[in-house]
Amino acid sequence: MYAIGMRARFRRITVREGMLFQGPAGWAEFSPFLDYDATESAAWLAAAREAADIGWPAPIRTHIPVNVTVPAVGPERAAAIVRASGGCRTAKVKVAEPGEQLADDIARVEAVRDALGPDGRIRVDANGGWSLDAAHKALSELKRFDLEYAEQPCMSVEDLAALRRRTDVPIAADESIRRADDPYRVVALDAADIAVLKVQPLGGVAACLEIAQRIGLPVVVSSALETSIGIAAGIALAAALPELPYACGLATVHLLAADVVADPLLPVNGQIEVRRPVPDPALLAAAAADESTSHRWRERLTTVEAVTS
Ligand SMILES: O=C(O)CCC(=O)C1=CC=C[C@@H](O)[C@@H]1C(=O)O
Ligand SMILES: [Mg+2]
Repeated sequence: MYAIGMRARFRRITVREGMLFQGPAGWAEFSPFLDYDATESAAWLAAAREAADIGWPAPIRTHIPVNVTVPAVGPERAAAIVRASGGCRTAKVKVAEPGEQLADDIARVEAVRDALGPDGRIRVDANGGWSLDAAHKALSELKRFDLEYAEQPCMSVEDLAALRRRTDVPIAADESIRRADDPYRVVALDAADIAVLKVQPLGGVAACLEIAQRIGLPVVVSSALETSIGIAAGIALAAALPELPYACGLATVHLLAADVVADPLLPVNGQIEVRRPVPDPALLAAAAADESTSHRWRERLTTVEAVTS
């Protein structure tokens, strides 16, 4: 069990927790967010079991282009994060943070554009935080910074579809795929241009490859804020996809204050190498959760196992 602080608050999280275990195929991470119940966490466990017991398909590429992820921080900090990103030429900027205003988003995106220069790419992620009208207004302002796409601007698939008809900024679906009963509704309603796939929430690398094939949209692989053990599964998916037209959201290890491997999956020249690191015993010990947290995770695993068996 690990508990690692976040460098900046992200998704209202300040400490990231999870379990790491080893099986015949290698190391696995099981780290559903704390607000996810046993039913929703079942896919996360399936992904961990695949990593430990089965393994992943052979890669068809050696390096994965990635975006730097910019949390809802002030403009100076946002620019500094981009400059320290390991050469990323694409940035994903969090917007529509609860308690903030459109002016905060504009200032953050402007600072990122200045730091990246005119030929860098910028995408924004609202995590469904805008109403249809607020999204339309925000995108008409933010598009002057030249947006590659807007990820989950509104929560419902209906609103994504309606917004897509009102804006020329491409729309990416994230929560509408990973937290939906039917991930293919975005296609039925013509609601998105791009599908964001995350390995743990969607039940593993093989499950994601199947979704990618059936959904028929360009795919961006993104992380669920894991240690390098969990990120390796996202890298394996990105390495196995037949097409990879966009940078992936897998450069998130630096959002954590520490990692459990000595050679973290971080970008060099904007790319992460395709490989599968193993935990370093000393770093694993340093990241170990206290006894009550560990106990909570053992109980959680038992509850999730009960709904999966
Ligand atoms: O896609 C990225 O650049 C990094 C990953 C990322 O943004 C996320 C990871 C996990 C939970 C989410 O709130 C968030 C997202 O919405 O995409
Ligand atoms: Mg997202």
